[in-house]
Amino acid sequence: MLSIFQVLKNGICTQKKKKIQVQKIEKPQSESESEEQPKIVEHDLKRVRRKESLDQIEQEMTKRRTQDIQYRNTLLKKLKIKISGDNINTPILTNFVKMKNYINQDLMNQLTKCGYQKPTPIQMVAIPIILQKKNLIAIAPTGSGKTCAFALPIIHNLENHKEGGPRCLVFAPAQELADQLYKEFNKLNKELKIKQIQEMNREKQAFKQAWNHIDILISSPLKFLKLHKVIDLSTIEYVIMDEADKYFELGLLAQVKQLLRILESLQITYMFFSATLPEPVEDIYRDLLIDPIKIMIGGRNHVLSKIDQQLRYVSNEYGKIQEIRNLINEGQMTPPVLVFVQSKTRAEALMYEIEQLKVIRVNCIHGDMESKARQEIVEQFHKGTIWMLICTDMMARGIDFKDVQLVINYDFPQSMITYVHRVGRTGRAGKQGKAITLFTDEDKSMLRSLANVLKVSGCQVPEWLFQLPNAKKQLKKKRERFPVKRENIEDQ
Ligand SMILES: Nc1ncnc2c1ncn2[C@@H]1O[C@H](COP(=O)(O)OP(=O)(O)OP(=O)(O)O)[C@@H](O)[C@H]1O
Repeated sequence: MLSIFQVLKNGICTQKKKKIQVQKIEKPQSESESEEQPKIVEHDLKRVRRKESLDQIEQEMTKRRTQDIQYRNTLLKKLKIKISGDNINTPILTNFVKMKNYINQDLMNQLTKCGYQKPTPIQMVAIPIILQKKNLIAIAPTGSGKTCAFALPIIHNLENHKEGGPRCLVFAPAQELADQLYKEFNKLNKELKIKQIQEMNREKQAFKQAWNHIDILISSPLKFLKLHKVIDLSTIEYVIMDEADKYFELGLLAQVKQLLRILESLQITYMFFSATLPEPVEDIYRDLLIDPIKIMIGGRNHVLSKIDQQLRYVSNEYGKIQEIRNLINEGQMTPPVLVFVQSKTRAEALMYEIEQLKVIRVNCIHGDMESKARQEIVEQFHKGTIWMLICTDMMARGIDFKDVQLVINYDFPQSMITYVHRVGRTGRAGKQGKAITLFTDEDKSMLRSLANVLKVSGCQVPEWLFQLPNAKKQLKKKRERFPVKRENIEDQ
């Protein structure tokens, strides 16, 4: 395979250069040759030999091209990578070391410090595409390293700090995620000035001034829309939307469209990343982009096979508490454990119940808490002083807690997209993980959809799950808007 360096230097091309050997032509020995004749013969001979040798080179190149294509296709198939779009003959980065010829030493050192030895599949394909400044829609499983897949090439492309205004905007749907992106970018970055919008003074004049001194801005679309009128956007070259489908879930479609309209007249390279990107949302983004390349790894709602997904029937709310006690007694609650419930009040109530058992250091987190309190809890869970964290879906997406051993869906998720993100908090960065989903009689209508997700993820699914009636789209929508009414946890 060509090194990524060669490809970037030569343009997109799979042809390999081959040394053309100049052959020395011996003077003919025949005595009958006149003085002039040898020149003509030598000339013709050279031509014939050159043609032969060119034919050989052509044949060799065709052979290698075919081998390259076969190798590339085998690799893509093995890694379950699908790439589509025009001009997709981009290289595959099979080893970070291959970048050392053109990525500066500092960035290579930072990469080593992060402990990243080999690119993950999404990094193998997305990094070369972003380095070539192409519009990208990328769907890859949770915990597969999407952040580094966009952060690394962007930091490389932006190179050094420049005054005048940010050249890259990164959008995140939640504060915790924005904090995490900020840290991840800074793990790789040394030269660039990166800021989160909430760090900046919102007073117009101060904001305008600070704007001129940054290279990358991390924000939520809403916060950005409130301030965009006071600033000059002409410096922006890249826009990244992490968790790109979440804005639509949050009902922010109009705001996102408004944002993209504002940026429409500028020459911007866009990147949309998510583990789940429903087709209608993808179509909306696709309409905005010129010749986007699409990468899909695994499938649209794909859960990694490293996550052991289990389903447990508990009939009712009382059964759920019992199941938690059983898991503790059986020693299956190896921390850190994340438990998902459907509301803030249920998070508080379940925390209280588990505290009573006095065996687990438990806490809860939800949107009604002050952001400082939330930050502290996240910090403590990272450090391991909290063993079990009970949370709402606010923590279901993007958050990278290291080595979560077990995810429990105490309350059945409202949608399969939520399911994929919740269970994706475990089994990250190639590690094993386990997810247990409890279901009651009220949740049966959603089981068939879950069966499909399990099947797509390569799990053995009991046949009876496919015999269940499929939840009608209407019902799913209703469920998203009006979650299942459940008995109170404290009454059990
Ligand atoms: N090449 C690599 N080698 C080893 N670990 C990596 C590599 N790239 C990223 N990681 C680690 O993998 C973990 C998950 O990465 P990241 O948070 O970017 O995943 P993600 O795909 O964005 O997940 P989600 O969809 O849940 O947001 C992080 O802890 C990160 O440090």
